[in-house]
Amino acid sequence: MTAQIIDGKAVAANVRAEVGKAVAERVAAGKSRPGLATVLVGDDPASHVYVSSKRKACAELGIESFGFELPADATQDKVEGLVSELNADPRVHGILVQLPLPSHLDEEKVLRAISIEKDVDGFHPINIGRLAQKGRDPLFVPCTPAGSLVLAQTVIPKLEGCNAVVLGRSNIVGMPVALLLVRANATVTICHSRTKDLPSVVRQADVLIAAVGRPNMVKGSWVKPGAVVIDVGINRIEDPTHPKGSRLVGDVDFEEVKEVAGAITPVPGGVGPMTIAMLMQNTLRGAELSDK
Ligand SMILES: NC(=O)C1=CN([C@@H]2O[C@H](COP(=O)(O)OP(=O)(O)OC[C@H]3O[C@@H](n4cnc5c(N)ncnc54)[C@H](OP(=O)(O)O)[C@@H]3O)[C@@H](O)[C@H]2O)C=CC1
Ligand SMILES: Nc1nc(=O)c2c([nH]1)NC[C@@H]1CN(c3ccc(C(=O)N[C@@H](CCC(=O)O)C(=O)O)cc3)C=[N+]21
Repeated sequence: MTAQIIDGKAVAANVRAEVGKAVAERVAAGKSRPGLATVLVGDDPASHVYVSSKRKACAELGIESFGFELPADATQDKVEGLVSELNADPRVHGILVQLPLPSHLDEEKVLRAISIEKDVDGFHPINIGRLAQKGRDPLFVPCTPAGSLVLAQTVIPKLEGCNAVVLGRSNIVGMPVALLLVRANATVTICHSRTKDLPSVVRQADVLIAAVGRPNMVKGSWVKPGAVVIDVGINRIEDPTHPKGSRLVGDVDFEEVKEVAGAITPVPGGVGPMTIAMLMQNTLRGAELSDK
């Protein structure tokens, strides 16, 4: 039997519709219109595409967006100066600094400069620290990890007690998604480039989250029959049969794994659209935090 395909686009559209409704209601009630500031340093074409789709989503939901572009050689002071101005700007309820930053910049210092009340990416060390602590709650949860859990929970609403395996331990996906799974009372294994016998570890998973950045790495034979597979990977590969000469694939070999898994997210149309929807939700939350 082939797997249920989890429609990330549809789930994301529902989340966006709810956010749009809440935005309209708060504006009608005389409260501030939510605003998102995006900061893009340098001219990476993929980053441009992501930032413009985030700003387009804002426009559709009545969220104001403010785009800032700095040259690739912008200094640390320049970037932190812009962040300070945005911290002080009452029209801005969320600040997103697109990652990765050019290598001469200190990423941690930039993220630390963002006011935690406007940290809609959830990457400020205080928000991440709270995510990692029992009995503490971050003000914002990182978007891709949050969206990945929402998609898994469309199939398994209660993750409690299930064996979850996370492939990858990055600051922006692997580690925070593992922390969220622990908070949902799953039993979590985190794998990385030093993990021994990856296929046999992955085979234990009732829920598998793949975030390695390796096209089609997870094979059908690695997956437990019936498992829920969330593919975070976004990899562009050459494909001469495709009109553009290339196409997007995930970290999971979709054709093989869909014959084994119980449910699977596609790429595109899976976690990507959810990332943007969760960012919209976090921006609304940023506006709500500013009400008091
Ligand atoms: N859908 C979305 O919204 C988003 C998608 N992405 C995508 O998700 C993927 C992961 O992104 P990101 O976390 O930033 O990537 P990183 O490169 O920062 O991290 C990759 C992780 O995978 C591990 N890894 C790499 N190769 C292997 C291997 N052969 N075997 C086992 N583990 C391995 C690395 O291990 P180690 O730590 O040992 O080096 C590392 O922990 C990418 O495809 C990216 O494009 C990212 C963000 C958002
Ligand atoms: N501070 C910061 N926050 C981020 O959230 C962040 C970041 N930096 N740096 C880069 C990654 C990547 N990321 C994606 C968002 C949407 C899609 C997305 O919408 N993907 C579509 C396809 C898009 C296409 O066709 O190119 C899909 O999967 O269906 C993908 C990837 C956010 N990231």
